[in-house]
Amino acid sequence: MYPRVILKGTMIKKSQQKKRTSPCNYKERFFMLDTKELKYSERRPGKKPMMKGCIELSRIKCAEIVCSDVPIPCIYKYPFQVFYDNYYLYIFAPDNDCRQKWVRALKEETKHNNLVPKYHPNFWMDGKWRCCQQTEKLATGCHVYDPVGYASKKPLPELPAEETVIALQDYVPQGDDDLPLQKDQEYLLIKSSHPEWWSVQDNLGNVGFVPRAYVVEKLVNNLERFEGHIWFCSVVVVHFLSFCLSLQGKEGAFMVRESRQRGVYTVSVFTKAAGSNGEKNPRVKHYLIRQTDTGENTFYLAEKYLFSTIPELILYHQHNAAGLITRLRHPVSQDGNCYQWEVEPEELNLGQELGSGQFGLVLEGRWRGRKVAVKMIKEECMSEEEFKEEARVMMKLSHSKLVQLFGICSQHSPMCLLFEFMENGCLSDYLRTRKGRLSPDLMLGMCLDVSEGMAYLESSGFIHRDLAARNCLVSKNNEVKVSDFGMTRFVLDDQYTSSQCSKFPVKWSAPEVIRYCKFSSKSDVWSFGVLMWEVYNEGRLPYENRSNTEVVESLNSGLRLLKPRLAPDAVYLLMEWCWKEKPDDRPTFAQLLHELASLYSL
Ligand SMILES: Nc1ncnc2c1ncn2[C@@H]1O[C@H](COP(=O)(O)OP(=O)(O)OP(=O)(O)O)[C@@H](O)[C@H]1O
Ligand SMILES: [Zn+2]
Repeated sequence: MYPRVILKGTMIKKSQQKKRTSPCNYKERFFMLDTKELKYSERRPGKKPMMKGCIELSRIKCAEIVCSDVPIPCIYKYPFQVFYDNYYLYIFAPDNDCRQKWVRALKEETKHNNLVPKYHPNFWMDGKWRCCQQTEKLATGCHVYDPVGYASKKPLPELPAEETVIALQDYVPQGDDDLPLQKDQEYLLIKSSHPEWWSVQDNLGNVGFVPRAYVVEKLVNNLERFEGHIWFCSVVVVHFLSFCLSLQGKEGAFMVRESRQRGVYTVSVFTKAAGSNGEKNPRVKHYLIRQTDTGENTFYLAEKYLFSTIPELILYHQHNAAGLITRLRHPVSQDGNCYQWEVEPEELNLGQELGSGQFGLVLEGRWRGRKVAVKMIKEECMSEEEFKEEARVMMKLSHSKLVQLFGICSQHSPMCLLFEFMENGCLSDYLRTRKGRLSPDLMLGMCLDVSEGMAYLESSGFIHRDLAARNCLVSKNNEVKVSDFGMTRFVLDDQYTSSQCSKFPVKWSAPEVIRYCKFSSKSDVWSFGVLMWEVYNEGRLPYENRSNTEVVESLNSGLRLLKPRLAPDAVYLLMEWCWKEKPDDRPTFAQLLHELASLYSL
């Protein structure tokens, strides 16, 4: 019986290095697969094709795509491998579909052969397997070979290499060419040449600009390779770290991270050195730690100063720029350094007044291309040293339903705190000015937003201590976010801090807070009940005409705020649950979030 032709087409074949020293080359060949053999020939214009090779299918032990991170040195970028006898044949297809077609057909025709249980997914190159570093060409593979599973099911390397970034937080477009970001979503990085604005693509194909500080390159989930070195970051903290590296503002602040590809490391360093246009240009530069193919000392950065280990390389560059924009001056550690986000005063432009609170004036400002709210801390209003200490913790808190603290500027007086700008001001005013125009759905949505932010604080073990509608802010797209968390601890005014005094928020406080200042997430839950009451009363003050003393008395006798006219029964039940005398009888924010979400979807 004659063999039946299954596939044919032009692809590129890599020469099989018979000797280690012979240079490899890539040649265009016409391939043909039939039911008996895989053949390839050279096609020359005007001449008869010349047969260059023929592999009987019965000799094939594995056919699979090659996943590689090295640049492909020929015009066809989609490699696959055919392992037969003791030879590895590398073939490069012009596109992924073509590659899939060939691999699938080869697997189908060889599935009853004596196949390898394991194969090498990467190239054999320069005397070793790039996947497992084994130096024996015929060493057993490092990946299970699946002779029936189609390679298309495996994650495919996209070529040319595509960078994926992850959103650190939501971003609402500020202009027409911006792209909205959703926290934790992945985006394709299109352009990263601008220090502040990167161009990314969402999964629907929309492309737009986003602030560089809002995204971070996606990294593989790996162990801390250089554990013990403060400059090395695991993926768990890297989102946050990359964010603060760009905010830290210290010349030469740096960290080392493992990239998406395992074993590939990047040094990120902050600099203010003049850019190519001669202007001072604060930015983060990323350098790949490269490796030579041979020799003992293999790691290098910008120029070829070679080291046998990455720690040695870092140590060297801590003292020598040697091709880098600056030497690596300040390691950004996971728990210290980087949380002191000092903002340079000259980077901050102040604008109009937004309002004032217990710590002083709040102004609109611009910082690094974004609008911010700047709290100017009145002297003697805040225990600044304690606050700076705590700012470390507060900066770590990052959630789309929390008003983000970006940094502090403490070098001059008054000290300034930079917060995410919230276009629609504080929630209590927002409710009051929209009286009669808020639908029950909107109100429930507000409670849901706050419960989300609070569930995050609760899970982080952080107590707000002053949750109320006046301490929530509303974004441009009407999202409610929790603000001022934990701040009351730094207030120096006794009138605020003692529950006996006029400014203490008694009407939002749980009985155990009023009696013995016992704050907990459960006392926050009590306050949240009052906040829900405020929302459903469109910003009315609770116990409007009663003094603090009267409120305490009525609470003690078991009385509670009445059901707001606009509140559904189910919502008022939740409020009453929040106002249980015993903290343990109250729900958690996680429960409240769940309950509110189930009402929302009804
Ligand atoms: N991030 C922000 N974005 C926009 N406006 C803000 C922001 N933070 C505060 N404001 C405005 O400034 C006002 C004062 O804010 P601040 O948080 O200092 O005081 P407060 O919370 O209203 O009162 P208190 O500090 O006494 O609790 C707010 O009512 C709001 O209008
Ligand atoms: Zn391998």
